[in-house]
Amino acid sequence: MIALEAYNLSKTYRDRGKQIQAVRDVSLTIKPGEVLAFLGPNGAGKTTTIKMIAGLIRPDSGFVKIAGSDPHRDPCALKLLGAVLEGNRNVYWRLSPEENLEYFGMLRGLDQRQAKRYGRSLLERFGLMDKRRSPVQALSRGMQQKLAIAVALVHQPQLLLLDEPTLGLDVEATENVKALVREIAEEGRAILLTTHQLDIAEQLSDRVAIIQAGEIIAEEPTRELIRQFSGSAYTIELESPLDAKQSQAIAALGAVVETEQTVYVQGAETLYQVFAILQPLPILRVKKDQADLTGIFLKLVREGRDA
Ligand SMILES: Nc1ncnc2c1ncn2[C@@H]1O[C@H](COP(=O)(O)OP(=O)(O)OP(=O)(O)O)[C@@H](O)[C@H]1O
Repeated sequence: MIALEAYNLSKTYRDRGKQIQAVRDVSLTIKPGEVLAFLGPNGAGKTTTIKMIAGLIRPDSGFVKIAGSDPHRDPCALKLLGAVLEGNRNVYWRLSPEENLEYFGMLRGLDQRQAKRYGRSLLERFGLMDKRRSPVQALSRGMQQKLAIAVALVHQPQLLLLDEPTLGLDVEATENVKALVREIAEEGRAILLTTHQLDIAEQLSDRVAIIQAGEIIAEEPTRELIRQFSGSAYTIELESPLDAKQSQAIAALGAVVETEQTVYVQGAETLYQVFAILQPLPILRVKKDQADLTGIFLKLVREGRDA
């Protein structure tokens, strides 16, 4: 069963007589085990969309199904969903991690024994056992974030909404949270990840959806998007300098001799012609110029803005 189906969601806010069309006709689906990075500039409509998915804002049109249930009609659908939205406000700061897990587990329909058992296994898995009885406010930011994710998972939801899960974390805590996100997806849960940290989105996501001015402007598997935007340009690095004759012959092919030991080539065909000229010079390495998600995002969003 598809973990998330959101079809043609639209939402217009009315603010002091003005209408703001925050989301227009947005459709998203996520399969079990899949991480979808939902990206967009500030004010693009991400939070509004996520809140409609989480049952917190009613869409003007369109519908949401979480593992087949509509959170706007069937309150049980919310048991299939876990969410860490707007920082880690889904935990009580004065309670301990253990108490938070038990409380939220029971709130989402577990009995006390189950809530304790699942809570404990999450504390062990997330490396929080030492701190299980400390008030949350006394934990580090990274521990609080891990606890927020544990609390969202305690009732074993099929869909996890994660908003900026690594914001403000140091390098080690970021790596910890990234590893957890991967593990959670590997267990078969679907994850909707929003972040402005595009390197994290690139590392974690299977697919990317980009929203701008309320509309989805791109939706592709992450690898495919990067492949499409990666040109066929190569940089050849040589172990020893080119001689003048080789440099001339390479330039005549339209390749660029950047330094005596680096050549920039467009297209695979020219690459092989350059190889022939270079022989018998030893080649240190050949790098294919790779696009990254940050560059792709900026290009698409700028094009969308100028359109
Ligand atoms: N309660 C509200 N009343 C009126 N307008 C709103 C309300 N909430 C959001 N908006 C407007 O709707 C649009 C989309 O906002 P939204 O918060 O969904 O964007 P976002 O992509 O989450 O932005 P960010 O990355 O800055 O968090 C913006 O123009 C915003 O000003």
